Amino acid sequence: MYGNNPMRPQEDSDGQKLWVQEVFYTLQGEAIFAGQPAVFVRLGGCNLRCYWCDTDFESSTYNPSLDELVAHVESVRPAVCDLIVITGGEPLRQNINPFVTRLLEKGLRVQIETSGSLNLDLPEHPRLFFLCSPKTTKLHPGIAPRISAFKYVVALGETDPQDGLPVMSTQKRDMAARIARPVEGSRVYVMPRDDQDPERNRANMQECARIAMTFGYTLTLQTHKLLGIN
Ligand SMILES: C[S@@+](CC[C@H](N)C(=O)[O-])C[C@H]1O[C@@H](n2cnc3c(N)ncnc32)[C@H](O)[C@@H]1O
Ligand SMILES: Nc1nc2[nH]cc(C(=O)O)c2c(=O)[nH]1
Ligand code: SF4
Ligand SMILES: [Mg+2]
Repeated sequence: MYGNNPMRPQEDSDGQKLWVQEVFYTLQGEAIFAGQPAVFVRLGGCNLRCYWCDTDFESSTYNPSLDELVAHVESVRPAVCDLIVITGGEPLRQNINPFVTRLLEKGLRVQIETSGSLNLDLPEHPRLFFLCSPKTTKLHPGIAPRISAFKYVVALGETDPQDGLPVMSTQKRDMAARIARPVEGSRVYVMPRDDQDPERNRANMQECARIAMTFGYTLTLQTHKLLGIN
């Protein structure tokens, strides 16, 4: 959250109540399901503090029960949409197992946006997808084998010329840190970092395109920002 959020530990709860920042119907803007209608459930709190984080996840007092949250999702989800994206903050910080299980039982697809720094016992299911955007030098060993695809946030001048992936800390500006590399054989997306400056953003976008073409990664933009939607 713009680099000024408390770093909150993983919770040990029964998952029957969750701290939710917002629930909204939109188009998935990034990576594997980009362009697809999706209901986003943004959870509160994060265990990390990326100085360039573009999201508010600390300003909500909404703590719905499981039934209330599922009803809320269904109230904003048209029949044409079967994709639920759970993000945050860091969604694996809370026990989302009962919530994910309910969504899968409804026949929905569930995609989780995670930094890969925490693990959580979640069902093995063909309609459950983990998109990992690494922020730390190591991934949690429990989550690494579950990751469907990797999405690296890239800024010009902050990548390794050998593989085009980040070598600067996400937590402390101007500090070197070799961000965890993808699991062998995984799909890799590169996404330009939004530095809140049109010049720099353009440079990051062009660097992303160069890296994708050099190393065979897939470029993804933050399409929702181009569209001016949430
Ligand atoms: C706000 S995070 C929440 C999920 C999880 N904590 C994570 O980092 O993947 C959602 C996505 O936004 C990306 N993101 C955050 N700030 C960004 C920025 N300034 N520019 C581009 N992507 C950003 C993250 O890398 C992540 O892929
Ligand atoms: N439309 C839209 N797509 C997204 N994909 C990942 C997002 C996130 O913040 O996790 C996000 C988001 O915030 N909005
Ligand atoms: S891990 Fe994700 S939510 Fe947490 S500060 Fe970093 S980008 Fe923001
Ligand atoms: Mg976002």
